[in-house]
Amino acid sequence: MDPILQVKDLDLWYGAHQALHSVSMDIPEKSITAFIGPSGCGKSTFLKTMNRMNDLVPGVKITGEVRYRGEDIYAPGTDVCRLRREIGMVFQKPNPFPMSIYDNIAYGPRTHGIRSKARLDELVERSLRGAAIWDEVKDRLKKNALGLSGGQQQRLCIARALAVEPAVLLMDEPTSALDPISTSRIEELTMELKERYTIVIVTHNMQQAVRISDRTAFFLLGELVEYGATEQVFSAPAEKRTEDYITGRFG
Ligand SMILES: Nc1ncnc2c1ncn2[C@@H]1O[C@H](COP(=O)(O)OP(=O)(O)OP(=O)(O)O)[C@@H](O)[C@H]1O
Repeated sequence: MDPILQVKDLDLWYGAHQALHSVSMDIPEKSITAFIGPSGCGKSTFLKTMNRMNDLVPGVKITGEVRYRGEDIYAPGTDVCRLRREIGMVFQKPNPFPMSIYDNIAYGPRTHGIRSKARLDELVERSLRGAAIWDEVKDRLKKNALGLSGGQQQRLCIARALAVEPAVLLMDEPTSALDPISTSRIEELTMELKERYTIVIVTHNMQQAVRISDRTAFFLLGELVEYGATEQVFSAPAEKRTEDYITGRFG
């Protein structure tokens, strides 16, 4: 099967600072790919190139190629709204909108023109179920989402991302603000989601990468040092720099 995302020779500058150096990577469909590496090595930057979130940063320059289902997403004429609907994102800190649980989920579908209450009800339930939070919130859908716990808020944000029916979910350290129980719920959920979605996750937690990911990419100073099956990267890294990092010798 062709990879769902194919990146070739990607360079990225923030002004004069080059944050990514000739990164190439193929990401297979319906799998979990983890990005690891020390702080500032470019993991989040690289993640955000995949749905053009960096376009929002002034002074960014990007060269190289990112293909989603074979199409160059940086080609002129790309519909960035459609791209971000297909490739959704979940951030480090849960960021629900200050509105009801129901409206948080219905927001995206409404902006895409869905008005029917029955259809929205169905989408809200399906998305909340998909993010393993339905049972906890089904009796309080009209309550403000900010009243949920941090872990619940993060699952709500995952549900919100699922509501527009994406193919890929980019997750930027989605558990780093959560307690261990909420973390393990999100990890379980992520593993369930890969049946239907392609997941790319940035994590500082190497055990998390080992527990949930199929493939791992190790970044250092804006360079992709090693990328392979998670088991191989952690048990028999090909590169000395990977080995030094995973054994805690630096970073
Ligand atoms: N909006 C920005 N403007 C300028 N420089 C930036 C911006 N965002 C990131 N950088 C720089 O780009 C480099 C890569 O940052 P990035 O956030 O991608 O790293 P990271 O590996 O995700 O780090 P962390 O693990 O700490 O989140 C860093 O040197 C950072 O300072």
